[in-house]
Amino acid sequence: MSCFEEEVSPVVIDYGTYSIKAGLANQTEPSVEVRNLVGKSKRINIFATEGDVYVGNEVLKCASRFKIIQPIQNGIIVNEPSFDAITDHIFWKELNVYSSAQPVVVIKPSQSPLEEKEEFLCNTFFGNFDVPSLSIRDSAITALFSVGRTTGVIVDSGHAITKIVAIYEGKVIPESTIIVPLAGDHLTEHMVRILSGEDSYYETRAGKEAIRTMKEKACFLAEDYDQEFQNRLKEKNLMETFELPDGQSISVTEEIAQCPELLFNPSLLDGRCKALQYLIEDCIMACNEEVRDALWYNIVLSGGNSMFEGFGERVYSEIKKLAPEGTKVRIICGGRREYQPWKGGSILAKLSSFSQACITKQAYYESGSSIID
Ligand SMILES: Nc1ncnc2c1ncn2[C@@H]1O[C@H](COP(=O)(O)OP(=O)(O)OP(=O)(O)O)[C@@H](O)[C@H]1O
Repeated sequence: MSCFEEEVSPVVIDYGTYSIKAGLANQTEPSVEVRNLVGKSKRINIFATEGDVYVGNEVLKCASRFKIIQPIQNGIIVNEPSFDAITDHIFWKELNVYSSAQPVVVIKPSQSPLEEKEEFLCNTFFGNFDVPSLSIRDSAITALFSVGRTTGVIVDSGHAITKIVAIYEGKVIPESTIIVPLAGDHLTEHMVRILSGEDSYYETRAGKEAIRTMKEKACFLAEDYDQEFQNRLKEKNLMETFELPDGQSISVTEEIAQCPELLFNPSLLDGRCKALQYLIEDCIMACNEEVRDALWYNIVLSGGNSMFEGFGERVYSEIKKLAPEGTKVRIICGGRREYQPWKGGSILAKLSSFSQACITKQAYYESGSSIID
């Protein structure tokens, strides 16, 4: 008798502060992106059960009806029941798979304290979702892996934080890690502050969403900020007009270059951290001299906030000025950089050695948390 069974592809889930990206490892990109939002109805509904929660993009459609919770804040899981609600939604509603039949790769939130959260993740995935095996991965390492490297500096600028870390032969160099609270959400809020003088609509949740969309479409990084303005002023094409979802239109001028400029010139905001180029330099200089050349030559951009037009060119021109003379500098920019940690996780899941990198449910319950490396 012959028996044929389709091979089960692992599920890869990348938990971010802006959104959770998920999909089967045999796909090239995540098939699902769910906003990091859980909504509980404000109105008392006699038919409501405890499980009556709304998740992700659904919450935004009628945000005013919900008490909104963000289970991940600043790269840390802060609300465990809501984290479960999002994960449940991803398995059942979005991916439509049985969690008990799928090995799972979890790319953990970027600031999660190590041991504590890994134990929580094991208890959640084995206990609540009955997954057969689990691999917990660091987003910086998988982002580097996604561009075919195991040594380099990851510059991961997402929604709540920017994290810069050096990785050598697949291992994080802990003393090189730098995390600053300046990323996509701060840039959106900066835009909101500038524009809300004109219209209080921008301060509402819907208004902020509209500004975020406009920011993503319109903003760009000048290679030389001051020069760019002189050129544009001469061409008199500094003004751009955008249609917002509510039908209104908005005109923006220098804000479209000034907004992402904050990353390279944070004194424009409140100087809350050093400029990105100096943070990259500090990260590399915190590492042993022997590995620095490999790091200057493998600076990898990751995260949605690095998707501004001109971002790679600007990092290159700033880093060229800072690197020791004669050092070769290279900036590696993949395509959809917000998906880079997920993609690296999916590549790992396809390796023949993948099953050895997983913790099985049975081993976890036999050995307890000591099995987590
Ligand atoms: N094309 C774009 N241009 C500029 N910014 C963008 C673009 N696309 C997405 N972003 C911004 O990137 C941020 C989301 O990035 P990403 O998905 O990498 O974050 P995350 O991994 O969920 O969050 P974190 O890493 O902070 O936990 C948002 O603030 C969004 O506005």
